[in-house]
Amino acid sequence: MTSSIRPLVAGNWKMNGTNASMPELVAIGGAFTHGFDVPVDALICPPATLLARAYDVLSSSAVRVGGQDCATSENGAHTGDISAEMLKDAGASFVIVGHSERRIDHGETNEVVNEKARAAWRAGLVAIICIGETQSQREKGLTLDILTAQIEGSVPSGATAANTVIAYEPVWAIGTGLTPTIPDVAQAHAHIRAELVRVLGDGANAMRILYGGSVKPSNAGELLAVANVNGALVGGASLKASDFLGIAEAYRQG
Ligand SMILES: O=C[C@H](O)COP(=O)(O)O
Repeated sequence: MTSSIRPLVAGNWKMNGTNASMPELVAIGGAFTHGFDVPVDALICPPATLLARAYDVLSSSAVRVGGQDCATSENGAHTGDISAEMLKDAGASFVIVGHSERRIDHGETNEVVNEKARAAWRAGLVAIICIGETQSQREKGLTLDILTAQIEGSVPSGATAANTVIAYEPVWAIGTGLTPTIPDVAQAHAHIRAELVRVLGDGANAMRILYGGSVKPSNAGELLAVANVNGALVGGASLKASDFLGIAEAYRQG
């Protein structure tokens, strides 16, 4: 893990977590405050109901909090939606946009994801833009084409290493315990890097590209050591402090 890009280990709690989950956040924040000497940035994206409370718990630590989605508008008559500005107000520094569960469950297109990324920037949040192929797309040999199309469609011009993180999540690897082979991860991440540079310019060489999909402490070491993998977007294993910290341990040096 010799990349000069500081890695980011991000937890996405999805539709999980209640007030009873707060001890896990206390444990994560406590570890980063007291002796968890690993050169990695850490982020937890709890459900919106817990965001302000998570911020209260974690704001004195190095751990940041983020949203899992945002609306495109700043405010207004959009029942049930939460704007990027509201996430920022609750303490968020990041927001995930275009997660495959949003694309599938809510029909979000590349165009919508692109608009949400720009909404995130408008509020001063870093956008974590998710891309990744489905099982059937992979079986048809379309993985790299899909990644190119998602980059061209979902990543706005103006994306920089400071305002954007890309998360590569093969849809079939999410929550299944399945992961791509290491050569497949390397190929996908190298392709994403090359396409980001083609579309955005050389500055994209510094952009973080996270891997997501069934990351756990036992496989983090080999997945996160792959070239152009600059951290992880972790679902299930981020719900337990010990697992989340176990994944971040992959970056321990010496
Ligand atoms: O956002 C996180 C990803 O969808 C990965 O989820 P997972 O770690 O439960 O497979």
